[in-house]
Amino acid sequence: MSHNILSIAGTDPSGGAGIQADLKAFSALGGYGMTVVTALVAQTTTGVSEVHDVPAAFVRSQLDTLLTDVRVDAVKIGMLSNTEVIEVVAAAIDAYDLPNVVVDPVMVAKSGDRLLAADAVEALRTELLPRADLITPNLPEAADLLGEAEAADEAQMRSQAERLLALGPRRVLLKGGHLSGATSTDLLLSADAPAEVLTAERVSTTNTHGTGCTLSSAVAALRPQRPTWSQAVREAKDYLTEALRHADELEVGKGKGPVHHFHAWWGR
Ligand SMILES: Nc1ncnc2c1ncn2[C@@H]1O[C@H](COP(=O)(O)OP(=O)(O)OP(=O)(O)O)[C@@H](O)[C@H]1O
Ligand SMILES: Cc1ncc(CO)c(N)n1
Repeated sequence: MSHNILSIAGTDPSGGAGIQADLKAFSALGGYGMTVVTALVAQTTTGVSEVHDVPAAFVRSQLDTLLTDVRVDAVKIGMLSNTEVIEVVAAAIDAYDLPNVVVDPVMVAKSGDRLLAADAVEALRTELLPRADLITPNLPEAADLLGEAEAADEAQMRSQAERLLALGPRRVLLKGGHLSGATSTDLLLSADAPAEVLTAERVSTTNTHGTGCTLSSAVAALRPQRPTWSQAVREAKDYLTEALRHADELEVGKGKGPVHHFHAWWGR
């Protein structure tokens, strides 16, 4: 049986993050990829130069047009830009009863540029988080969602993940990529299963553009093919680590380059 995986996100012309990265991860992991674009972003490996928001009414039009025709088996939600788009996406999750909703609460690009309006964080917290089966914040996003300082170690990550779970998502994957050390450790917390610590070797590479997009998309692609969220998340992290290991084979741009999707899959 084939699985249809939808990405609702912004674009990256350099192909390393956003919708382009999502499609690569879906394909590499055996999903059939589909997209609803929320924002056109002029960005590359060195940063963002301009963002052109898609009007919320047209985001709704894309969703309605697609979802009245095609069955969706999992959804990855990335950059949403503003409150109006968040409201449209939240309404679509309800109206079409979308399954396996993975929310990557994208706020700021690795380059430091904002991808979500500061006044939209509240809508993300109240409208989208409670509708998510899994949220995948990095440490700055977790801090912003909770109105707290950034976690500085695993113990603080654990208590922040618990407070994020209390905001309503069924599960939280808190990503520790922004800490330093020999490993890159994430925490998976859920209301109905024991907490899990996911540790991977920290790959020495500057090609870290789109790691978050890749991980959340890999989880969405794998979830319909695996019996549990835990299995989908663990395999997605292995996939990302493999894609990071082969990232230096790519020659893309002068800044933080992308990870290598296809090699990661065929190399397994
Ligand atoms: N150098 C690295 N080696 C191995 N794993 C890494 C490395 N950097 C990040 N990761 C892993 O990549 C995933 C994404 O982590 P991170 O916290 O960097 O996400 P992010 O900031 O949302 O990424 P982006 O904004 O670029 O999409 C996590 O599973 C993290 O542990
Ligand atoms: C469109 C888009 N989504 C997410 C990120 C996060 O890295 C990015 N840089 N661009």
